[in-house]
Amino acid sequence: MEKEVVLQIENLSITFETSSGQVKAIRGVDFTLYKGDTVAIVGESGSGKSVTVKAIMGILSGNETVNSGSIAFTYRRGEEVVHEDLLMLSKKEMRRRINGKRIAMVFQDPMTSLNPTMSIGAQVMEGMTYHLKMTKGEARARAIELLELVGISEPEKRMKNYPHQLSGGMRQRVVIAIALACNPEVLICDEPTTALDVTIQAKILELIRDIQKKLGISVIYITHDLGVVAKVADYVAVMYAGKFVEKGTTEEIFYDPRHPYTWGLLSAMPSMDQAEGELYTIPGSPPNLLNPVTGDAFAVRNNYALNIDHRMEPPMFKITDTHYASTWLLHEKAPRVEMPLQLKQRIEAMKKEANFHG
Ligand SMILES: Nc1ncnc2c1ncn2[C@@H]1O[C@H](COP(=O)(O)OP(=O)(O)OP(=O)(O)O)[C@@H](O)[C@H]1O
Repeated sequence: MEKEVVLQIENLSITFETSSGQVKAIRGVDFTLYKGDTVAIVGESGSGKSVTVKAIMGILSGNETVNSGSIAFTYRRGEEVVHEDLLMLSKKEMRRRINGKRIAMVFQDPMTSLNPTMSIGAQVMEGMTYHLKMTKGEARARAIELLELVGISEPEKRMKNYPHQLSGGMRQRVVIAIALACNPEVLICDEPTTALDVTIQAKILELIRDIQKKLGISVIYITHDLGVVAKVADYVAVMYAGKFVEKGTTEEIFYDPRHPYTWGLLSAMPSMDQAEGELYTIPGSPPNLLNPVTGDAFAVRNNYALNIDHRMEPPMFKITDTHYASTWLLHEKAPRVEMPLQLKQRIEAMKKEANFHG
């Protein structure tokens, strides 16, 4: 069966005007999200993950210029199938029709998304009375259901609580309930567990996964933690210096990575069996996007860089129908280069554990 496309970003380029010059934050991004899938966007700090999702939500800061591209969003309005380019909507239209209604977001720190002066019940109900025009009674009944769905016990009692009366994990559950209130097509999670301790993290990840399956919504997950990716994602898109450099199913990215940057990320992933201090870090740091990028932006940090990497930007090479990578190493005339031996061994060990979500 043909999968339905929910979001399709094509050739998106975004620059920011700053006092030090123009920051080329997003440099030609293509990205497809299908109905019911979870895609994780991974990459180091500054790679453009947040700018990409802020562009989808229409919440960029105002000093940006969209130089090219489109963000096509497909959704149902009753029986009708609607296609819209989100970049063509005003901020007001985004707030009224899309943001928080059809595309909802869960941020890193629940305290910044919750209003400390409002009961959690009122906050869960707010979107339903505003966007869905529900009566107070209807919204209340649905809010109780939602709190139950996200694993909050005695939801009727909890409705009256204020955010400070809940633990961090419980607050993030409330934020998820708010995000789900208007039955969004897309849920965007921006590092939703980094502010929480490890055991709570695992529970929240599981919750998001369960809800995604139950409701069949599409999820975009932003993180720099590959351990999280393995637990939640069907697909992974690896971002570097404002571009996607490798995309594939979670299995393809973890078991058969092709871009040296992905090799670096996987090698740098902490694992249980590793003694402290042994952990690999990718040498150098990401380029300053105030300066123009020539060739492959990762070349200067890449031990496997070819001459051409310093001069010409690699295209996306196709490996399978779902797996693509942008590295000259995949060119038919490139020398044969294998991933580092240590990573190979690591992958073999991961395969034995095979601890991907089921
Ligand atoms: N409003 C802005 N004005 C100027 N530059 C910006 C602005 N917002 C983002 N940038 C720049 O755009 C680039 C991409 O930033 P972005 O926040 O998307 O990275 P990220 O991958 O989400 O990182 P992190 O994991 O730290 O959130 C960075 O170089 C950042 O400094």
